[in-house]
Amino acid sequence: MTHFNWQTCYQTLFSDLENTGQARWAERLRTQLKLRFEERPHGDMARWLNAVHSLPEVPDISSDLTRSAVTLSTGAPLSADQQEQLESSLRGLMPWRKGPFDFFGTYIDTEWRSDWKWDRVAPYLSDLRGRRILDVGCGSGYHCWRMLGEGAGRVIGIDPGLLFLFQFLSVKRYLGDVPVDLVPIRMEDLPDNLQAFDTTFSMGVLYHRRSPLDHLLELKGTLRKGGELVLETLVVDGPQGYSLMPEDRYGQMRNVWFLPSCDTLLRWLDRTGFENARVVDVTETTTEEQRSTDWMRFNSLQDFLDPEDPSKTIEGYPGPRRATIIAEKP
Ligand SMILES: Nc1ncnc2c1ncn2[C@@H]1O[C@H](C[S@+](CC[C@H]([NH3+])C(=O)[O-])CC(=O)[O-])[C@@H](O)[C@H]1O
Repeated sequence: MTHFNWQTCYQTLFSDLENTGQARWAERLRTQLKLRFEERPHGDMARWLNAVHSLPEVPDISSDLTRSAVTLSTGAPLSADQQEQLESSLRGLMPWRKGPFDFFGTYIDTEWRSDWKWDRVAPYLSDLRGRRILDVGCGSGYHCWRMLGEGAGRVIGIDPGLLFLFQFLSVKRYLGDVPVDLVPIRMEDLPDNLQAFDTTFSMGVLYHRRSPLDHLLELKGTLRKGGELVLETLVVDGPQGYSLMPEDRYGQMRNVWFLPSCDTLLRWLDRTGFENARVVDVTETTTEEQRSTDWMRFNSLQDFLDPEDPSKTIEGYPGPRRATIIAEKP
């Protein structure tokens, strides 16, 4: 298998953790990553690595992380050969779900318009400049790049999906040693009570957790006193106390456990010790926001809704609606 030097990949992160009083976390991460990359490597890892390694060298790179597509540009236009190589490497990392991205003019139209979510959330965030940020369930890291674009001091994204890591590295490879890392671990793999972050994001994760209150407590443990939680999750209509637990799948997704009403979610946040929790946005997910594209050719939301009544999922539950809540750790 093509060798992946994870120690080099995470060198800056490890020193950053060691220099900020998190040496024990760095040690634990080393053990987890060794297991992930060396002892139990994913069957497709060699292919994905090959794709990242075959991305063309490009001189004179600049980036714009404030636009809807995370954009890489070059002062020296790519030759036809380079363009072909770029496209073929990026296609090797399909399916692309979270984006969009623009690699030197090659536009990756991802399954999700993740920029729409960012536009809904961003106006309500405390100024991100200089902040240490954790993005739990970060996918390809699209939002991590947008956070850097807003001036974040340090961003750590975590997501167990390994393909997402290689999509992330295909961007980072061109940006050099920027203070953004994606670590392929789950929330449950973080040490308890890190108290290391100014802002923690959990977007699209809560409904995947069998124990949502424990997820909220884990998120609180990642924050310093006064730190900000940004929580985005699927919600349903209903009074305080109500939540929907699907019988099996929800919109064809496995592992969906609790879809609370907004009032229930506020109560959960209150009971888990957050303060000043407020719903800043509620939006239906449409088939414009989540759809199959040339870069994600599998089924998408349209196929997961009831063809007779698209306000319902194929299983007959209320269609996807997402709320964003912001709260502080006292
Ligand atoms: N236990 C876990 N710990 C960490 N990550 C997890 C866990 N379980 C699942 N995930 C990860 O959470 C992400 C949820 S997607 C939201 C992406 C982005 N945040 C977005 O808001 O666009 C939403 C969706 O597509 O359902 C996936 O990438 C999982 O691998």
